[in-house]
Amino acid sequence: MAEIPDFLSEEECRLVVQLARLKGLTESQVSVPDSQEETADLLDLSPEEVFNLLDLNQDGQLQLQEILTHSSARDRFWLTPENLQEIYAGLKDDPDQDGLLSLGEFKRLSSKALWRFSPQLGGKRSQPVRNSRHTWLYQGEGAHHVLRALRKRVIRLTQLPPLLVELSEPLQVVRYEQGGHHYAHYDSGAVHPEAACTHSRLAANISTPFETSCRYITVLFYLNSVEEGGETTFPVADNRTYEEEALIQNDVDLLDTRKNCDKGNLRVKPTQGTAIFWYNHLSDGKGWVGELDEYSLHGDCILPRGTKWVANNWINIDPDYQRQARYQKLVAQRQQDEAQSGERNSDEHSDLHQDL
Ligand SMILES: O=C(O)CCC(=O)C(=O)O
Ligand SMILES: [Fe+2]
Repeated sequence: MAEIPDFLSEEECRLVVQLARLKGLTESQVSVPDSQEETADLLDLSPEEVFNLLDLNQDGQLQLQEILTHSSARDRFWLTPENLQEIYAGLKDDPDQDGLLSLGEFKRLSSKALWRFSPQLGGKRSQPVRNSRHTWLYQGEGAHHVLRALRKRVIRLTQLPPLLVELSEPLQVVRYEQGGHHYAHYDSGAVHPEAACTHSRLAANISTPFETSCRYITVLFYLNSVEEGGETTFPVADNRTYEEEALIQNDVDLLDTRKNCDKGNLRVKPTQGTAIFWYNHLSDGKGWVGELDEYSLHGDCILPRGTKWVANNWINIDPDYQRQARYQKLVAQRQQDEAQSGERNSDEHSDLHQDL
């Protein structure tokens, strides 16, 4: 993780906040609708119970179809896409190669993997995992000059090919009010051949069962200074070894940024204009994006009072090189088509103009 003071001027910070306000912010938390409360109550589940829920035909085995059925949005509240990917991966590497997961196999898999990305699973579902509001600001051609300048600065900072940055997500501006927080999480998803990246899905095989955001780099801007709390926390930064089990021990849940921020390894205090950036993935050793870096786990500590404004620039890269290349080709093609039809339209307009 690197910290860069004065990446933005005071003026620029104010302007980004103003633009976000003008656009309007929406609730970030995907809340559980009342009708889902029953599902929420089921969340203190043992691996056996989860297994039973997944085992739709109740034959005591999990098969591929049952897992894929659960990749639908309906079940997102209690099984995250990452949970499903883990189970799916387990099924694919099935030790006895019968293409089925027995309860025993599932338990070995779920003892460490299943709960990993889901701090809300073991806890009280009524407490939101994230409490903030956000909006998106377009940074492409024709955007406000400050937003364009920011994008250009990010290109210089990351030293990535400009096109990769230009094709990435818009700027996400986030506002936390008193009590705001964001549980520890990964900005990107686990690399898995069956998972398409949201940004390059166009170029993926349609039958890919999972979708995940592929965010190689996070650049986080602090748009105001915060006196107390609201730090960005990296609970396992610099650990010599990474143990998922160590994240929750003796009732201390390091993922819970409302309670245990002081126990994390690294905290960054928000200072207006500062940018921090980090890689969410390791290198694959061949010059491309590799596995998710588990040390990139981070969150936002609870804000006891006041307001905190941040903005996220995520650089999207598909760990599947070919898919990223196909995606870029598709976008280029589309832009070319648009430019051509634009030319045609403007010809029509000029004819029309003459006629008039
Ligand atoms: O607000 C922060 O400090 C961290 C925000 C964050 O991690 C996110 O929005 O993904
Ligand atoms: Fe994040």
